[in-house]
Formats: sequence, C-alpha cells, structure tokens
Amino acid sequence: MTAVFYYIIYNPAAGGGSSIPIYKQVKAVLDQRHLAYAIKTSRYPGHTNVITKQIGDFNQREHPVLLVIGGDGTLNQAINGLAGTRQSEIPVAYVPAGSGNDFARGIGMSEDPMHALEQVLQATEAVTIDIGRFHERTRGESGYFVNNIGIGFDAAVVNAANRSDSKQLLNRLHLGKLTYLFHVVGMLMTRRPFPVAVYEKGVRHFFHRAYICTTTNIPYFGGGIRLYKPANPTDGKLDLVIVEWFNIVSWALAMIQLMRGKKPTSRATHIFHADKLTVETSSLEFGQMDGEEMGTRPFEIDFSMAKQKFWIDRSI
Ligand SMILES: Nc1ncnc2c1ncn2[C@@H]1O[C@H](COP(=O)(O)OP(=O)(O)OP(=O)(O)O)[C@@H](O)[C@H]1O
Repeated sequence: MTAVFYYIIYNPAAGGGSSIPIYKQVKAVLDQRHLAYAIKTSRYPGHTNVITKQIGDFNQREHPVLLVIGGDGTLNQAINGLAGTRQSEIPVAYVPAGSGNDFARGIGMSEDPMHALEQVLQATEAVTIDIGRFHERTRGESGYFVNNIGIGFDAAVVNAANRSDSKQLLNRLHLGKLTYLFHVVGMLMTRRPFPVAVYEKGVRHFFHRAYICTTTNIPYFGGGIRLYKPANPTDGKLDLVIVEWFNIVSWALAMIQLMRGKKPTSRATHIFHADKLTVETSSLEFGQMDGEEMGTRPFEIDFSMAKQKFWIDRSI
C-alpha cells in the first residue's frame, strides 16, 4: 500500500464547532495507526484557500493527500486554493464535519465522520469526480464548486441561515441538517420571482418567473434536501434546475415532486442537462455556492465541467 502523507486541513468553525471533536478523533486514529500527517488549521474565513495554495505550490512530500475536515464551504475553498498551483493534481480527501455535508451525501460517501475517515484511509488510488466550473462575466471571476451554485430562493435561505443564531443552536443540538430548512418559511414570505435567461447550445430560453435557479453537480442542496435525483457527479454534466413561481400551490407541488425524486412533470419545473450553460439574471438576487454566500447582484455565469481527484474508497 502507498505510504500517503496527509495534510489535514481543519476548520474549527465548521458545523458551529462540532468539527472540533471530529478533528480530535481523526487525529487519534492517525496517531494510533502511525500514519504521517501535518495539521493546518483554518484560522479565519477564507484561510483554507490560502493554506491549500501553499501546499499546492510548496509541497515536497511524496504521495501527499489533502484531508479536509469541515463542511462543504471548507471543501470548496480547498479545491479552489489547490487549482492552478504547481501540484494541483494532489488528491483531496474529506471527512464531513459541517452543518450540511451535501457533498459527502451527493457522492455516496459516508456522512458518519469516522466511517468517512475509514473510506479515506482504505483508499489505494485517486478517483476522479466531476466538479463544476464557473466564470462570472460581470466580475471576471472564475472558480470551482463541488455541489451547486444557486441564484434566488435557496441562496436567500443560505444568507438568512448563515446570519442567524439558529445555525449555532441547531448545530449544538446535532440538528445542523435542519439549519436551512428552518429558514425556508421565512424566505417564502419575502422572496419574489425573477426573470432568468439560459443559453444552451446557442439557444436562448427565457423564464419570467424563476424562483429557484440552481446549477447542480449532485442531487442535494441545503443540507440533504433533494433537488434533483438524477444529478450525477460522474456523468460529465451539470443539471440546471429552474422552478418557476406561478402560485404557492404549483411551486410547492413542483418542489415536492423534486424532493421525492419523481420525474418532474410540473410546468413550473425546467431541467437542463449539459456540460456548458450560461445563466443570466437582471434583477438583484442572492447567490450561493456550496452553501457559502456569494452576495446580491445580477448574475451572468458561464458554467462548464472540470474533474477533481479525490482520495476516497466509497466501496467500504
Ligand atoms: N477559524 C475560522 N473562524 C471562523 N470561520 C472560519 C474559520 N475558518 C474557516 N471559516 C469559515 O467557516 C465557514 C463555514 O465552513 P463550512 O461551510 O465548511 O461549514 P458549515 O457551514 O458548518 O458546513 P456546510 O457548508 O456543510 O453546511 C466558511 O465560510 C469558512 O470560510
């Protein structure tokens, strides 16, 4: 078996601090098994990105693996930090320790951190998994996402959840998954539908009353809420899910159909399955990427696919 060197990248703020005991357990297991590692703690928001850039540019170890302990946001930052470095091919391993952990769920790895660690430690080779790439035209910014980029309702929910005290409280009660669900009702009272233009293969599609406009790599968003069951992180394609708002009943029925994993038949639901897409909004809307706030603005985003090496054995 290859003797791997683990760079542990650990976010003590993930899961409202519930990552701390998980980190301690991971460390204990690595010590017990005499595995080689170095610990890099994220000291402030965005630090993970800086740490992984340094590792990607300056690593001198043989067989390095980045072992991320945190939530989807930490994983997102690790992957974006590593991209474009001299050793961007370093595989990424992951122990879910956030509030939502949609990526773990979405790629079929264990959501139990210690079982997930076993899936990492038993891996013998890197596996390639799709990730999404975005280019935001208005800002000239590009990057990667592991789960989804949402404009509109889900992003407004993320924004409200991240700013409220309930996220901390629910995390303390080990109910972190409910964080986003908790804010759905509040947002339903305040959000308005907005126009979206989608470009696919040179054809423009226009939706007057979009409410959800989420480009996804995996079936889940918002901490385990099923958005689109067929979304598959190994098929080389992204799925754009648009749900329009005609009235609350049609919207709720469309959402229930999606969440139950049924084939969407509602006239409110529109799915694009493509390796390249452009999404344009003209009104001020919230954006979210992997559960992190993107701010509020009109968005013009080109989406495409990329591949990322992961160090995970999902068969155990
Ligand atoms: N030392 C730190 N103090 C405060 N925030 C930090 C620190 N290190 C990283 N962060 C920030 O913590 C935020 C949350 O991380 P993450 O998304 O991994 O956890 P989560 O929100 O609990 O999980 P999930 O996204 O799976 O719901 C990220 O925006 C990250 O930048």
